Amino acid sequence: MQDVRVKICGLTRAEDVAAVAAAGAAYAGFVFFPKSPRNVTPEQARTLALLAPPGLAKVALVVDADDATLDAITRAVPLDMLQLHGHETPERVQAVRARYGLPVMKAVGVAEEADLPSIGLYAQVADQILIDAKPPKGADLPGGNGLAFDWRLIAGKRWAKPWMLAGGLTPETVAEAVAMTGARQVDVSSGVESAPGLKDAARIAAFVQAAQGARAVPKLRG
Ligand SMILES: O=C(O)c1ccccc1N[C@@H]1O[C@H](COP(=O)(O)O)[C@@H](O)[C@H]1O
Repeated sequence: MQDVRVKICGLTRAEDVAAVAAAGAAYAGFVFFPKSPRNVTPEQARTLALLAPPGLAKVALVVDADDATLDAITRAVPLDMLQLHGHETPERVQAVRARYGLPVMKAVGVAEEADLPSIGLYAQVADQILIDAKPPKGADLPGGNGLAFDWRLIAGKRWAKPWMLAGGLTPETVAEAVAMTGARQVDVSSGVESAPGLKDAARIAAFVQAAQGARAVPKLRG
């Protein structure tokens, strides 16, 4: 069985890219959202993306970004994927895929069973789905809040597209999350930081090691 693939999101410094590459992560995420402590400009992201070794996929995370914003990001930064983390409709997902010719990962927030049909809906139009915790009411950020959801909600579930598990994962919890959900890909931001927006190389290494050592044993639902 293949290793669990890891995305480390919210890199802001050259040493973060080096730590992510050294740890063996598959994806490096850059956040383009001014309210986030991990926000980077297209120019900063370009500098960081150019440091990524071959095989480390560069992902741009945006929140309800318009075409002008996406044009500026995609022009400046060599990218492998776009992550839409706002209220983008299925039609907007399709339009972004067509305009930029990049794979699109759509984030879907989950807090209860009633949120699950959205995953199937977006799986029809996006290349990948990011299953994240729904942000608390009134939160400044639609993600990156270090909040987990009840993993039992998606245990043993299957969707038509590859998906990633996110939301409050840490080096200490990721193995259990993988075992419970059957995730083959995981994404983390807060859980590998020493302070908001400040990535910690030791926690990144520990996270990737714990995720790659984990084995999916999805619980069967009766
Ligand atoms: O990380 C951010 O600042 C962020 C801002 C706006 C939207 C999404 C954001 N992060 C994404 O959320 C998941 C979960 O984060 P966490 O591990 O719970 O902190 C993260 O992996 C990013 O893809």
